[in-house]
Amino acid sequence: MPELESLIAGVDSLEPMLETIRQRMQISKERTGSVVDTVSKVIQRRLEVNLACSRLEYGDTGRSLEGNAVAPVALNSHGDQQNSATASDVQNVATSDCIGKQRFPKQHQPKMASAQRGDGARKKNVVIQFEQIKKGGEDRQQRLKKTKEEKQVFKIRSKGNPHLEFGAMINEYRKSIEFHPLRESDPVKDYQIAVCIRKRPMNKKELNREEPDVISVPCKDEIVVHEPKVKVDLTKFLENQRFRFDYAFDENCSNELVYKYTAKPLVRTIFERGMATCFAYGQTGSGKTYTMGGDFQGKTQDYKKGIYAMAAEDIFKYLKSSEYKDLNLRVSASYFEIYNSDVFDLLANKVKLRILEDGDHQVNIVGLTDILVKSVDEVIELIKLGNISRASGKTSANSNSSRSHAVFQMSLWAPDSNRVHGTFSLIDLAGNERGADRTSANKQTTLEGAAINKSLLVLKECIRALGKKGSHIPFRGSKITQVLRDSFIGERSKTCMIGMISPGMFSCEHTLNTLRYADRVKEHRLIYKEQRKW
Ligand SMILES: Nc1ncnc2c1ncn2[C@@H]1O[C@H](COP(=O)(O)OP(=O)(O)OP(=O)(O)O)[C@@H](O)[C@H]1O
Repeated sequence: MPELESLIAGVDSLEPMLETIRQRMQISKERTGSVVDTVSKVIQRRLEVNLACSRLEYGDTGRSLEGNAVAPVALNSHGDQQNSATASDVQNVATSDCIGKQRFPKQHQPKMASAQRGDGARKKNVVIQFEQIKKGGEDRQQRLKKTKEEKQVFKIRSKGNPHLEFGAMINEYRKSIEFHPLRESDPVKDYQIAVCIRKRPMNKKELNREEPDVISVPCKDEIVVHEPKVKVDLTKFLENQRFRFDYAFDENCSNELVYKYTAKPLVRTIFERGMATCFAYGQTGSGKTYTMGGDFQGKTQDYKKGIYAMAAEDIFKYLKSSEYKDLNLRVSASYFEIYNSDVFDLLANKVKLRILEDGDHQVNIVGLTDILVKSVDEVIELIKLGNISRASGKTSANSNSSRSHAVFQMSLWAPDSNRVHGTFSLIDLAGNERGADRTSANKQTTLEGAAINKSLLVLKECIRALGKKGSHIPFRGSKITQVLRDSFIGERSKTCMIGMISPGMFSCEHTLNTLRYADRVKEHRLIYKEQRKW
């Protein structure tokens, strides 16, 4: 029978198409086996129905592929037969055209005259129908994808998300700023007390939360904080506060550049019988350890790129220089941590140490490990050792890098003498937000916060006193200032404070605290505070 042959040929021609679909869907043959079978079944059934329709048109007593009378079938979406019908139903279906309407768009509905056009035309019809199904699937997928994207955008816009609005306001403000950031070629000034600010780049968390970057660094010594605010009538506005410091480092500055303008100028001080101190101050996660210890390559820290190692490198360079070679100085290094009012030796398994003052009012840390070093690599090994020790306490209640002050000291010793020629102290301070936290119900963290707060306040007063010659230095107020007493006295003492700030909107309050603290250390005045409406 020609109809039957064309029907079989039609079904056969579907095989390569099914294979194409399988490949496009990129699913295994095994998994798609049942799907393919179902699709074949659907098409086969439709062919049977078409055949039945055309026979009815021409009065043929058609047979199914199995030789039975063809009955129209209602198929569920999986191609399963839901019910079978009688011959009279066939007539109804054929005349009402309901199958065609349900399954195919009008232009591809099976035509009653197809039998007249011969096998080729019918085969073509099947192919068209199949391609239509295929195209329908692809279209549906495209539509779903588009809807999903639209939903996402809508979600962000409809959140009433103040970030986006503030972000736009900040961008608008930035358009009015002329940026002249710090360059390598800018001169390095000589300060007794230098106060600098470093802005770190936005981190993944801040970017994921779509926090706007609220810090601008317009030039080499200024920082602008765009503080988002909302009035009682819900009007949003920015309070732009402009601060001035000795240097302002933006997010593109490397550790090398920061070092060049902050700690490097202090190295010479210790060869001139002075005391040099460099503090990293700021909120937890603002980049203190990154700046002092070195940047991270994945989880490992590149110590060579930290201020500790860069200072050590310069110390060894000066030792060999013609200017200081004849002094025959030796270098030693120590590394300790101050937590609450206790001192722990990071080079001796965190053993607890005592602080005593001798008859000459010299403050000593009794039993502190001080190791002679001959190269930068040896210094780096000690830093690594100390950091392992520091990190090992993280899980216990008593210590965590952001709750303690870490002090790395390199001292120069005159030959055959136990008197210090000069000391360079590099300090990674505890996170300043820990001192401001009044919400903790835990007694331990409350005490911790109080100790941090007190030590940071006393430190600020000591540095201020160093700047005002002859004024009282309240170094007994905290352990850290007690230990660093010699850094605050004497004509030859030099200090540098690097305030680290996080740029995200949610850190704005802590950032302002850091900037105000740094501003008080060395009173460069706040340049202006202005409000801008949106
Ligand atoms: N300038 C920077 N450039 C790139 N990444 C930075 C920068 N500063 C900090 N980071 C990254 O930010 C994260 C937090 O930095 P870091 O650990 O130095 O903060 P911290 O202030 O020392 O915090 P804590 O008080 O907990 O020790 C790190 O993953 C660090 O790599």
